[in-house]
Amino acid sequence: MEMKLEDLGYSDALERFRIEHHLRDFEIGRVIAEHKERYTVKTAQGEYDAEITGNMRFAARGREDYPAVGDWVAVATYDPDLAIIHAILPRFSVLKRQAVGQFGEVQLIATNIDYALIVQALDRDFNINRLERYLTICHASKVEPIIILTKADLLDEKQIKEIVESIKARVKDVPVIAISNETRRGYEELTRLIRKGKTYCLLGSSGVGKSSLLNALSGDTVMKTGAISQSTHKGRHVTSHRELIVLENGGIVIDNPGMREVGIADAAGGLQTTFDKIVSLAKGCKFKDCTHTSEAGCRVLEAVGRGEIDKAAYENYLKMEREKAHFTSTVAERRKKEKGFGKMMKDYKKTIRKNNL
Ligand SMILES: Nc1nc2c(ncn2[C@@H]2O[C@H](COP(=O)(O)OP(=O)(O)OP(=O)(O)O)[C@@H](O)[C@H]2O)c(=O)[nH]1
Ligand SMILES: [Zn+2]
Repeated sequence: MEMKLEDLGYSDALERFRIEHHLRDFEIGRVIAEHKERYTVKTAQGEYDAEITGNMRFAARGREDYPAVGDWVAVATYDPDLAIIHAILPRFSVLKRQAVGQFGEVQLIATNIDYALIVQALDRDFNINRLERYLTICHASKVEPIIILTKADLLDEKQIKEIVESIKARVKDVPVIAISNETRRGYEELTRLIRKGKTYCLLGSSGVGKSSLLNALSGDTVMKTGAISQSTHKGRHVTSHRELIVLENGGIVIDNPGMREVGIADAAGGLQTTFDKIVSLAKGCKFKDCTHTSEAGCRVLEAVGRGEIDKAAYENYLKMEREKAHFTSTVAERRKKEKGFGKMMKDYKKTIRKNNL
């Protein structure tokens, strides 16, 4: 089935960029899946198995110079379903996190995302601290969060209300929707928030009901990437799940692997939005370098004491600040090391030249 790039979220701004940067000879596509430096790219013509050019690989200085799910790329296509990625078009948002177990390494979750659907299950998975971490990532990435609480059918209305209220008390200005994939409770409220041409990304641990939600939402989808190519592109992609779907109302949803651990990448500003109140109070602390843990004249501690700031939110804030500080220092250290290595190479080459080796 043929579809327009606009249906996948392509914009006039991107098209202008393509023309200005002499990418007219290339086709444009969107990266819908990634498996170890191989990408699935969807264009107006179909789906392609893609790799980047050698030049791109050579010039890449870090993870962010490689394509990620959600990217718009300029590709040259080859029959029947192979493509080479020549350029990544500018990203308007980048959802990223610290890679699990590798401090200082950033992992891209997805790019060009408008809204993140943060999914937690009301029964076992539910955890407000983790929720705040996801929110921090969203705020730092300029992605609008929407909180979705699944499995509402397993609780009674009173319990659901309590949880929703407790979240709303700590998180301002973010929609919180309790749904059930069994009874479809809350679906109407949710679909009302989904807009044509906007890209949504599902975030949440394994088992919270992301696939069930996606399946239900896509009941009458315009396009199912997993199901598309089978007749012509036999066996090329083994798509065990749908990676990008366009909903009936025009919203674009990208599924993402479960995020077991949520780390904070360079979330400068992210913490601030989530913990607005703490941050603005902190400005009034007696000491400039107040750690808000034991100091006299600490406005934050005072507010916690008065019960104005939730104790758990306060502790979560301190924990994330510590993590951020650690992350920033490991990145700084690595940069220093790289610089040192660069200088060593220069000196080495100089010596070789001088001695005509
Ligand atoms: N009772 C109830 N069960 C649900 C609901 N949503 C999903 N489940 C069940 O929860 C289990 C996990 O659901 P999935 O949709 O596979 O969860 P997921 O988030 O996609 O998990 P991963 O694919 O591992 O990331 C399945 O057994 C579902 O049937 C719900 O709203 N209510
Ligand atoms: Zn303080």
